[in-house]
Formats: sequence, structure tokens, C-alpha cells
Amino acid sequence: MIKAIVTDIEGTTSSISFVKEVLFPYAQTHIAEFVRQHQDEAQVKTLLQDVRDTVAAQLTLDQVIAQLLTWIDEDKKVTPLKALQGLIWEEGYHLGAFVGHIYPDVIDNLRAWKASGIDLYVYSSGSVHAQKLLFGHTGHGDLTPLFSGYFDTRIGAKQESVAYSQIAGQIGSSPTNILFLSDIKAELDAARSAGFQTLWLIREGLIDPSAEHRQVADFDQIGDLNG
Ligand SMILES: CSCCC(=O)C(=O)COP(=O)(O)O
Ligand SMILES: [Mg+2]
Repeated sequence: MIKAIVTDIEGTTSSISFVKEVLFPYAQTHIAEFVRQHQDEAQVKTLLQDVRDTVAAQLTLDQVIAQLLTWIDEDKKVTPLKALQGLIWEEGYHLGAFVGHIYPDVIDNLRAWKASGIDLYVYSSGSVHAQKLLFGHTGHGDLTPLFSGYFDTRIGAKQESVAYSQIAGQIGSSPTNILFLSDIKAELDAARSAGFQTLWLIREGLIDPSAEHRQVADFDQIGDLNG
């Protein structure tokens, strides 16, 4: 019996190209100016300190910015970078520079699952703030009322099973009653190790019926979860 669904974003609810060709370049373009402008504000100050704590205490502001740009290039899921990206994307959403991409098959299925009593959660490397912005500013309106909670790297890395145990604890459900959706096998392996049920989204490419996790091309193929 599925009582809760936890979904990944990039490659699962939303296209990889939206994240890699729209969101990441926007952060890349604006991060230096954003950091310089907001460096004395408490939230940004703490995040810049987190970068120094991760790399080296004596980094100058220019060196911190250079490190952040390197992490963006390398798609590193480092918590202070992900938090800063969220703050920068907030400006982008509010200026109308982009809207959050959601695959059309996602919306009706999320609504149907929620209507059937299944609680919906998000787990992404993007910060919780960035997740709420994306689902709050989609081409299909504000989808945040569908979700009961959000998790990011502050609860743990997505390829570590302990993160999923923590999530199950916070949801307050047995892991066996939680379904995790992702496009990344290592994340699905970690979730399964924690006892979750899993589904592998293959948005582009061929479905392999013999794969270790059941593969689907989109949310429509998932079908009736508790039927
Ligand atoms: C919250 S939208 C931006 C997604 C993001 O920053 C990212 O790194 C993608 O991570 P995911 O865990 O959703 O694959
Ligand atoms: Mg993903």
C-alpha cells in the first residue's frame, strides 16, 4: 500500500534541459553580482561562511565567487551553492525570466494521487526554497498546494540510504509504504536500501523491462498505485 510518494525534480517531474540550460546558466550569470550586493545580509553571509568552512577559511570574496562558479560548472550538489542558486532564481521567477518546467503528464497524476489520499513530497538537490519556487511558478500555475513537504541536501545526499531513512521518519510512515520516483539509478538504489518502493523515470531512451527498478517513460505509465 502506497501512503506517500517522494519525487525527484530534474529528469523526473521536470526536464534536464530546463535545469541545465535555463536555471544553471541564470545562476552562473548572476551569482557574482548577487553575492557582492547581498554579502552583508544575514542569510547570504552565513552561506558565504559555509563555503569558506567547506573549502578554506581565508578565501577572499573573489575566491568564494570563483569557487561557486566552479561548482556550478561541475554540477556539484554543495548545500551553500544550492541555497544561493535558489535565492538567485527567486529574482528570475519574479522578473519573469522563466517559469518552472513541469512535464504535462506530471500534473494530472499528482492531482489524482493526492485525491486518492496519497501524500506527496519532493526530494531534490535543489534547495527547498528553489523547489517551492519551481512548483509555485509553473506554466500551469501554482502547484505547491499539492505537496505536504520538501526535502533537500540538508537531510542528506540523495545517493545515501540514510537520507531516505530520515525522510521516512519525518513523513511518519514505514519506508515500505513510500514510493520514490527518480531518473537516477544510484538514488533509487539508496532509497530501496532504506526500504522504499521505487520507480525509474526514463524520459528519453529505451525502457529496459529487466532493469533492477521498474522503468516508466512518464507518470501516465505508472497507473493505479493501490488498485
Ligand atoms: C529545485 S530545481 C533545481 C534542481 C537542482 O538544482 C538540481 O541540482 C537538480 O537536482 P535533482 O535532485 O532534482 O536531480
Ligand atoms: Mg533527477
